[in-house]
Amino acid sequence: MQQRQLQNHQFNQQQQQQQQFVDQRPPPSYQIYQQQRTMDQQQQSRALSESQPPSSPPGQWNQPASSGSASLAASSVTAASVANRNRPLRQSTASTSDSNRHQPVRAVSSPAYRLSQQQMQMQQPPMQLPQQPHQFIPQQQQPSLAMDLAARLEQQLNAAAASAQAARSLTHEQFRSALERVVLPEDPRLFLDMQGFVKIGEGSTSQVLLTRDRRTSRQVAVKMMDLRKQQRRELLFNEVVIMRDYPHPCIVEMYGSYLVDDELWVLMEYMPGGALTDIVTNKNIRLDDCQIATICQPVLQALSFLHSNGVIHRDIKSDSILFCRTGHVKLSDFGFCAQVSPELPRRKSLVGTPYWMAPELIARSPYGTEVDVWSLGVMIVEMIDGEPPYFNEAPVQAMRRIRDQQAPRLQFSRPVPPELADFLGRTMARDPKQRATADELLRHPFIARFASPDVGCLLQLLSR
Ligand SMILES: Nc1ncnc2c1ncn2[C@@H]1O[C@H](COP(=O)(O)OP(=O)(O)OP(=O)(O)O)[C@@H](O)[C@H]1O
Repeated sequence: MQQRQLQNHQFNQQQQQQQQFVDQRPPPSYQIYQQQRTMDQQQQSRALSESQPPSSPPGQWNQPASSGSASLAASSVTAASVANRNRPLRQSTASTSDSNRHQPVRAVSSPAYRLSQQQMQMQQPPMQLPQQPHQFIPQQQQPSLAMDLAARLEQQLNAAAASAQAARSLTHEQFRSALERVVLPEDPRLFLDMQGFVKIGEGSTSQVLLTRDRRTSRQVAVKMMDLRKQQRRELLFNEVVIMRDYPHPCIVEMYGSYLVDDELWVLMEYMPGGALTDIVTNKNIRLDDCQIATICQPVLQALSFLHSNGVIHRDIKSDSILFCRTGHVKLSDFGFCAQVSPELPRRKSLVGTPYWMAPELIARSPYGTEVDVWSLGVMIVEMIDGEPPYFNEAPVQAMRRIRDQQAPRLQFSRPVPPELADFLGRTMARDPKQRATADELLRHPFIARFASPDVGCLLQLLSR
């Protein structure tokens, strides 16, 4: 059944591509990119169908009975994660679809690493169209209102999940027209250098390409997300509103978002230093305490800012931390954000990347901004040990351990100063009430003692 859906989907895509060719005649490099993409999708589809265990329904990942209070049985994983869950976690990249793509202008974070970070999301029924379509808020309106929209949509989705009868699906066209109301109206193909596209990254929900904005001559990163391929498409509203409405020096700057056929394109500041993942997974690089503190400081500043605005990132990990050419660090990847407010102070959705998820989130307890602080702790472990705790275990097993056991055992592949050990302990307190806030961590002695006022120590990392 799922195979058939995939085939239909590929067929539709090919049709769309042919249509694009006829109607718009995109320049050659863009065509090559599109063709490559279709080939990649076909490869992925094959991998998916090959890896489905015969006993499990497609896309579902049934869990054994759990010993804890909450069961993981309702969990499911994205297609990419199902396809890759049987692969060794640090397998070479040869078997991935990245192997024959355009040479990136810089190293793309290790595909095997990224692919192993199975992003777990609840399978939710599609959201309902709001009664009045004009409820959707235009791009220029107040940030809090726009964010409320995303929160309302998610709320709506949860409500839909609770009521099977209410779970009527929104058609693709309805969803597209809703999204159309929050993006900019222009066609970015008119001002982007369509011949200059170079792939620089790939996530579970997107492709990221580099090109030039001909109006300003500046380089821009273009994150392209196919509306039809999102497990929780309502989260795409996050991609539009968060970077736009919450500008901060430690958050990647967004220039605009657009709908191009069935894709959402988000144009943003190009971060040529790449992701922190490239550094932590490089066995020849060992981050010292100064470098760790100097990376944590801007991340905490971004989190403090987001949290004070009621935004939970929900996907803090080394992949979400990008480097400027200058060595400065910025937070990115806001696709999984959620809003909390006095009316809705806690969230419940199982969203994030398994090894980085906080225990209360896995346990399906109502959670708040504290989950980001836990994930930051896991990211610090990545910076010390090269990988998060339990990374040699299957995601579900790791999640069960995070949920049920004491704070993760750290390998501590090198001795750490007491300030860092304490800092980590404050981030990875199992009880969210005992966990430090981003503001508290910014004042912690580890940051005070080790964070460098300039980023010279980080520049060394990029030059290697
Ligand atoms: N502004 C940028 N400049 C340079 N590279 C970028 C930029 N944004 C993203 N990338 C690259 O593309 C990769 C994927 O981007 P991103 O993490 O936003 O996608 P995603 O689909 O949301 O991924 P995830 O699976 O982590 O949710 C990043 O890890 C990074 O290597």
